[in-house]
Amino acid sequence: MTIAFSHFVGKTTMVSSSSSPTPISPPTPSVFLTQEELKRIAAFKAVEFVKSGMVLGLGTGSTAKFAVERIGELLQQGKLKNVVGIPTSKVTHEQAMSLGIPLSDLDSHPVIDLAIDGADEVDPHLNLVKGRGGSLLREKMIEGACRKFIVIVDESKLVPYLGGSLLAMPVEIVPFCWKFTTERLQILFEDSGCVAKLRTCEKNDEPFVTDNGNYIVNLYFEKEIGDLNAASDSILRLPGVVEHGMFLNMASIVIVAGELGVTMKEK
Ligand SMILES: O=C[C@H](O)[C@H](O)[C@H](O)COP(=O)(O)O
Repeated sequence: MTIAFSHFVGKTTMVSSSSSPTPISPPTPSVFLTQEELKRIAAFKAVEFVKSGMVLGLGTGSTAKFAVERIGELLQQGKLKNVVGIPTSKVTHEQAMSLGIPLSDLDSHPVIDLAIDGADEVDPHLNLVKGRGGSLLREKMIEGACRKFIVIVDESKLVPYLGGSLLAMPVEIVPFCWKFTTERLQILFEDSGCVAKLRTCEKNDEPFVTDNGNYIVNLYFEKEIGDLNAASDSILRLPGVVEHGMFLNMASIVIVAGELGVTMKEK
């Protein structure tokens, strides 16, 4: 059984075996699935788009890891051949290496056929918040260089507007004078009731350091941000900012796994 998510603006497709691009089928959703199972279902469905010979962007996080695992499995079974993975983080690099997925980088493969990754928030226009795991910079570079970007989420990630989960919107900044940059970010969005906080590690309260040696500032919004492109431009204009976690107009397809089915929204 499948359901349509009224959340999305535009075309939403029910997923069934007949709409699959390849004969590989994920487990069939039913009630009482855990969030982990939903993530796995969305990931399996996305991997059906992978074909032999592709250059693949390999995402980061608890959902993307299922896609990487599946790609590794299909390679080992000989059902996929000659794929090259471009990992979006050191963690994914390690996972892919352990699965024997051949790896490369953007310098050698500046055009990527397909990237698959999770997201922290998905709005009705398929804009995303990403980077709550701290990997936003490499993800944006790699996913910005791909022909097709498939986002995989469980239904808890759907929000009416970006920032709507009231959880963090990450911004990667250089460590130099981080307090100054954090304050500038908060002031930038004071009309939206923004609170900006440096991300720290739970175990020792030290600043969280990204794969690129930078810090992350978490932005929390009380009200809707408004014009997302204007917000993006203003953040990126601040000296000290490296990148932010809004992925605007980048997703080609969003696959959502919910208790009652899987839906696929295409741009
Ligand atoms: O930095 C982390 C990435 O952007 C993740 O893809 C994102 O946080 C979603 O992760 P998860 O699938 O674990 O919720």
